[in-house]
Amino acid sequence: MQKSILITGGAGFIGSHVVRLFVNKYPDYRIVNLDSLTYAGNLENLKDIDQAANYHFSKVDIAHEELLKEVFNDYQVTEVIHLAAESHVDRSISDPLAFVKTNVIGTVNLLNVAREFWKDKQNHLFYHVSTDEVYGSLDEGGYFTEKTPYDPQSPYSASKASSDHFVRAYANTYGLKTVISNCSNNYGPNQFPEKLIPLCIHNIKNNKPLPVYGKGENVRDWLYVEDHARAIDLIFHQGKPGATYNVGGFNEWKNIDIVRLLCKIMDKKLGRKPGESADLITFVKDRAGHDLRYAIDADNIKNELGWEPSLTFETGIEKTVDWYLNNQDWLERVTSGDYQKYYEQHYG
Ligand SMILES: Cc1cn([C@H]2C[C@H](O)[C@@H](COP(=O)(O)OP(=O)(O)O[C@H]3O[C@H](CO)[C@@H](O)[C@H](O)[C@H]3O)O2)c(=O)[nH]c1=O
Repeated sequence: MQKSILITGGAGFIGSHVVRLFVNKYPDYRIVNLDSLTYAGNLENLKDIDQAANYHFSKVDIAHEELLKEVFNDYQVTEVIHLAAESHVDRSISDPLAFVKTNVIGTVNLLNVAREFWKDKQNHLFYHVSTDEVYGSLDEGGYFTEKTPYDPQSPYSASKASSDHFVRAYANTYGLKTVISNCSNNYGPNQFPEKLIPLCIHNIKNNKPLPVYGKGENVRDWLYVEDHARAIDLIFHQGKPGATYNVGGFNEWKNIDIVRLLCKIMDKKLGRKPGESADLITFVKDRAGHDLRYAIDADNIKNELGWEPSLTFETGIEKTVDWYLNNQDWLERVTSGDYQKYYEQHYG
């Protein structure tokens, strides 16, 4: 075994794509997926690779330091790719403490265990996968670069900014080798349908209202999740110790335009009259403190590591819609909340 990599949050949306890529691409690495399987974590996302010889799963909450120590010991962990997080901004508004517990305390626990376990700290890497939301909100002009000062606006982004700061503090104070990436909005298969794109696909299919916050003028930069996983692979292997990399799609959309595009694609796929699904669009009360615009300058990772998105948005969004339409049972299960039962039957 060359490396024994602990990937936290590996049963979640982005995490599962990272786990799959590493398990398939690096048969000589031991990949340990550590996930507490909250509502958004789902081992079904990994059923195509869960029999692989280099794949292991451990159901542990990163807030539980003692159990983390056992995992480090059992698997002799040599690197961490840390993705486990509470990730939904709306949930952070109604329950900020849950975000502090997982995103801040969980990250610090993980850092503590890593720093105690790794005697020669420069031989190991702690990679924190973070978000562009730490930079705050832009108006019409400009981009977030790696030098943009942090200015988090929601409890979610404050918790992620805090975890980024802890990672840097551990590099500075204890000599831990670290790297951080901050990525824009991801879309693709296996995203929990509380997030805009899968929520809309699900609701269009079921003729339910499409809730657009405020006037739908807020702008997000969208990246296909497998392109993000490729960026993580590159940063993990070739990123400079101590560096930060911004990852984005150079693909800005107003929310209302994304929702209209999804309606158009779905009208065609479902054999509806043009414009039929758009009747479901419903403008609702705005999210509290709603950030207006996120836009990532991803030139640095392009110039330094040669990474660029491989899919156009047109291709990625078609693939995404097709995946959800072909996986209605997955959508039904995760939205009806009976995933726990399914998990126990299939994996328990
Ligand atoms: C769920 C929902 C969202 N929205 C709006 C709010 C946002 O402006 C936009 C996208 O919302 P969300 O899908 O919740 O994603 P957003 O708040 O941008 O945050 C995402 O992107 C971030 C990266 O920028 C990640 O760090 C977060 O974990 C991820 O959740 O759509 C609506 O208008 N209606 C909705 O029902």
